[in-house]
Amino acid sequence: MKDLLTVIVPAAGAGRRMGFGKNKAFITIRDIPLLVLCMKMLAETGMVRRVIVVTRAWEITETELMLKEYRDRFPGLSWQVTAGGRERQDSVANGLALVTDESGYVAVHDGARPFAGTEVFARTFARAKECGAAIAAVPLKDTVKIVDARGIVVSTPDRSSLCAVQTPQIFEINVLRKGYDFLKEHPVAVTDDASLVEASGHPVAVAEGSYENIKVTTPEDLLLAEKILEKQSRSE
Ligand SMILES: Nc1ccn([C@@H]2O[C@H](COP(=O)(O)OP(=O)(O)OP(=O)(O)O)[C@@H](O)[C@H]2O)c(=O)n1
Ligand SMILES: C[C@](O)(CO)[C@H](O)COP(=O)(O)O
Repeated sequence: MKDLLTVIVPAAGAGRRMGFGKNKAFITIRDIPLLVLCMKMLAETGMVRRVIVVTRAWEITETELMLKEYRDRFPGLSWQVTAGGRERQDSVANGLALVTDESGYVAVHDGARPFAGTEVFARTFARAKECGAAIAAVPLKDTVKIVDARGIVVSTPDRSSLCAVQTPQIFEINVLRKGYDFLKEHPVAVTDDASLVEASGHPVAVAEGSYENIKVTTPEDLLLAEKILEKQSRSE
């Protein structure tokens, strides 16, 4: 059991940048809801024992009904649905509160990243077993600038030491708990879970992610998501 992951899937966002006025978990790509595609991908890794899906409190019933309706797409996966919070970090904290001690390792994986795939999970899990904490990431394709409030470039960081971070982010359970305990003592806004683990003083290893592991965020991502789904379905 220690070799299987408990996965917290934050899926309690508002989808503001998508602009459809609804949670992206319910947006469909080729008629399949995004959250269902994510569950299917998790089941296919063969590395997952349990999924804690975090959704908006008023969408718990709708989420449960949707997962029941599509459960044939992710056979063998057990899941539970719980309520999220105001920010992503609050949603993950709520999911983490349900993780039991026998879990060993916990992955946090965005509900909006349905294409991560088995290889990315395997690489990240392997690094987490070595270091206690690991994240998937890819090299940046663009140059990055630090820009001030007036829209003037302040500096250009060396791109060779930067990477674009994805999920999964996988942690030994007590390492992630320590990160979230740190948050209780030092309230701060973060954009990923590893930031809290870093702040608590634990090293975080980086594993090779994938450019297909997009976070479906803005409408243009839907076109790309369709293409990636088509490609991944062809190679099944
Ligand atoms: N309070 C929140 C905010 C976000 N998320 C989840 O965190 C993931 C990454 O967030 P993002 O892509 O930013 O989703 P949204 O918050 O829905 O998007 P936006 O910021 O455009 O509203 C998503 O699966 C989202 O549902 C969450 O569980 N709880
Ligand atoms: C966790 C994450 O997906 C890593 O890239 C990202 O930081 C989430 O950011 P969002 O603004 O909540 O989508």
